[in-house]
Amino acid sequence: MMPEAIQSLLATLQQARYFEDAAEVVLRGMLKVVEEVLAASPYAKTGRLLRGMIYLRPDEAYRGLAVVDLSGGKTDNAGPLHASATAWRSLQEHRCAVSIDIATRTIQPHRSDAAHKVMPAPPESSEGFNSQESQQRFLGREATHVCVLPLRSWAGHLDGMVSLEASCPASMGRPFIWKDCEARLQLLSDVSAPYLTGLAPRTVKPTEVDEFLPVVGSAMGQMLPMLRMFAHGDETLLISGPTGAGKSRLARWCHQNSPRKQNPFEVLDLTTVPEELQNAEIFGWKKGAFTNAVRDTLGSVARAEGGTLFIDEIDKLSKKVQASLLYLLEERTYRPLGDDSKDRRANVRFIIGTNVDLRKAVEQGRFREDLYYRINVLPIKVPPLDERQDEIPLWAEYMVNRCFRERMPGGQARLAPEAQRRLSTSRWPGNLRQLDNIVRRSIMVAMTEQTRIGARDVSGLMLEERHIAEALGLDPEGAELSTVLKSMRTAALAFFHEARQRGAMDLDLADAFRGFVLGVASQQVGREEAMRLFGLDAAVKNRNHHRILRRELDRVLALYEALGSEPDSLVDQLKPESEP
Ligand SMILES: Nc1ncnc2c1ncn2[C@@H]1O[C@H](COP(=O)(O)OP(=O)(O)OP(=O)(O)O)[C@@H](O)[C@H]1O
Repeated sequence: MMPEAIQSLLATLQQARYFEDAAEVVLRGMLKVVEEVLAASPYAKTGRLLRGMIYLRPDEAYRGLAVVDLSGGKTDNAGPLHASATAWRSLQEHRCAVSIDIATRTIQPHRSDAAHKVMPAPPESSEGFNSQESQQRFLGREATHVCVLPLRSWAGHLDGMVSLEASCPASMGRPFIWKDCEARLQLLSDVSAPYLTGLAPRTVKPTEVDEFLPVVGSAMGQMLPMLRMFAHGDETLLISGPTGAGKSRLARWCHQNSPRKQNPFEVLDLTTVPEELQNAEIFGWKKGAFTNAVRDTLGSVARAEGGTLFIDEIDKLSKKVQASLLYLLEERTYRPLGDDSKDRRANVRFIIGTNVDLRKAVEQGRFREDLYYRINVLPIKVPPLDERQDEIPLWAEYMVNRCFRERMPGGQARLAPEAQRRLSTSRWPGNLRQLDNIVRRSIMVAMTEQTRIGARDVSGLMLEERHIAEALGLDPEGAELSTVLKSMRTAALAFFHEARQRGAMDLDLADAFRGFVLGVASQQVGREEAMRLFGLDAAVKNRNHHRILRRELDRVLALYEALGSEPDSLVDQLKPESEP
């Protein structure tokens, strides 16, 4: 390829602001190369280029997808433009271009040592293209020949792939032109990879929000076009992300945005199903299948018939049931427990949720590799809330209103600017779930305050920073732990380490904390004020406080003694006045 052509491409890429802009330039360049080669080939009259696609897939999750379609809109009826899972797997394995003959379902890596070796996808393999379903998908969009190239970063990392599709029934089962363009295509892919991977996808504002995706910030906005496309299809979707980030709601959103939306949406949360019941829960059972099986019972697959089944926390699946699920995903058939008749067909779209790194689970031998590849067709990663900073005030506003209206239908709640700032600057390790909890708690705090001061108009509520602060202080997970809680945790940890070192320690010794509080407070503000601060002034008035002090002193002394420390000035603060 002419260096000027590369230079001109680079100059255009430097101007690109978004991934989609850069991808379009690259794809048009690649399609032009293929068109030239096709025109000079024996298939000049019978072959036709259909489209090019770039899938950005760093870290095992889709981040961007761009399409240049030359087929005259024929793809509209052909369903979503999913990539071949087999091709991706092959790229991971060989790190080189791959060509696929759809009719014969063969896939050929263009590596020098594999150059002339045509490999049929092994029948027992879990690779996506292996299935008839994938073949139909490609044929449905007229593709007979596909070339897939790796998108490699400088460090050699596989960041995505370029997929080019052509229609040439005349060359079915015979080598197509891909090998003749491969070197030029790979060069284009390699020089443009840093631009494609470095640019963020364009953020899309949703035309309408709904209860399943009421807030779309820039991170989710970048994923939205892809999500829409994936939602529309039937391929298994894998949604990963930390707990509470909104994976279940997103799964529901995908269902609502799919042609299956009139049919059931079933959720199977595997954390709630003991291992020995997983099979029964998924596939159902016939009466008499086991001791307590008193009637035929549908499993979640049957309940989701025609619709979507969201299986959450997939890593909790036992190895035995992993094998059954793999069979179901590949064959689309299953049998309830105790059913000896024929297999049942499952017309279900599967969405899988996980908050662990399944790749690692595979490496550790906890998760079947073939199942991993089978469910990893359309992987989506939901980022933690702390990485979606721009969404926090929007979510907070949405949750405040939703929660207040549950209690006060038709009411209107607002967040004061300071309250919003406080929420935005807090950390959210528990993600949306934690934010929702804090919002609910803050509303309770604010409504209790309204009642206390006898507010007349309770149909409106302004959440102030103090309400948020109180709710945060009550949060055991601590979006922002109060200093007291932090220090108590530190002290508890020290106590625990001491016990570990000694082998054992009486937990009652921890009761000394009360005495420490009274002791340091007395040191700071004097005993009388300290007693008042902690609500003991009545005891002082009744001259009853000596008993209280004595009890606390004994507890503190017990701890000093257990630790082999000499009493010090803190202990003196607790001694009744008469004692030396
Ligand atoms: N669309 C939404 N509307 C209102 N609240 C939401 C929404 N999405 C998430 N939340 C809040 O976040 C919580 C967690 O959401 P979700 O159950 O979807 O997360 P998850 O990632 O599936 O969590 P886990 O991994 O624990 O199953 C919900 O219970 C709710 O409080």
